Amino acid sequence: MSSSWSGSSGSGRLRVLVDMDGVLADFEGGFLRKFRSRFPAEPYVPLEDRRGFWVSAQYGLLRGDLSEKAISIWESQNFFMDLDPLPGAVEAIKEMSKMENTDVFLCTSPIKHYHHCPYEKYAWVERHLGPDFLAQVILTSDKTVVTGDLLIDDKPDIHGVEARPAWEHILFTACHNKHQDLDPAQRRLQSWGDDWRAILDSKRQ
Ligand SMILES: Cc1cn([C@H]2C[C@H](O)[C@@H](COP(=O)(O)O)O2)c(=O)[nH]c1=O
Ligand SMILES: [Mg+2]
Repeated sequence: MSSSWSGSSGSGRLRVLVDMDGVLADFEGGFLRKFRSRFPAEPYVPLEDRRGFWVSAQYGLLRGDLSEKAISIWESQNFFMDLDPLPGAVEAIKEMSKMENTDVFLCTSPIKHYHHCPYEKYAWVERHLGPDFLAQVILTSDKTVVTGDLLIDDKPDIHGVEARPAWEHILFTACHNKHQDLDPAQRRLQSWGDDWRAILDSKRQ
């Protein structure tokens, strides 16, 4: 690490913000499984046909009333708790958090229907990453106000009150964004099998 580099925190430590839904937890797979189980007679969107971040928007285009039915799935108890970890996610986060001069935070947006989601996001972290990670959870509907060097997130457009967030957004590839063209400067992480260590190292120099 260069001696003059101080990072977004000013401390010389690299601060990495990692999204949960679509990056650590398989939101899309969990949604489709529960949607088909609860509404077996309704049409659905196979994962290979997903386009655009908002599942609710694509289901609404399929048929008007399907948007509400989709929303009812992630508003249900145990939706967030039951999400499977994406391949390699747990191992990567555990390894990342043990790296020298590196602070990892889980930066995730809750849904406004708060009855289950915030609790279950914490419970998911405790179950899959362990109780020590609970202190690293940041629940926010506006990630632009959180300071970090990197934000690894599957949402292509992340906006909020801060027009110039401190972090570089690394787009985590998901079924809904893999066809999307990026700005030439934007970087992707294709999966947790991709070289995330090189992306972290690139920010330390
Ligand atoms: C696809 C989709 C997601 N949501 C909700 C579910 C999550 O709470 C957030 C996404 O959080 P992230 O931190 O950006 O991963 O959005 C939704 O309300 N509608 C949808 O279609
Ligand atoms: Mg996400």
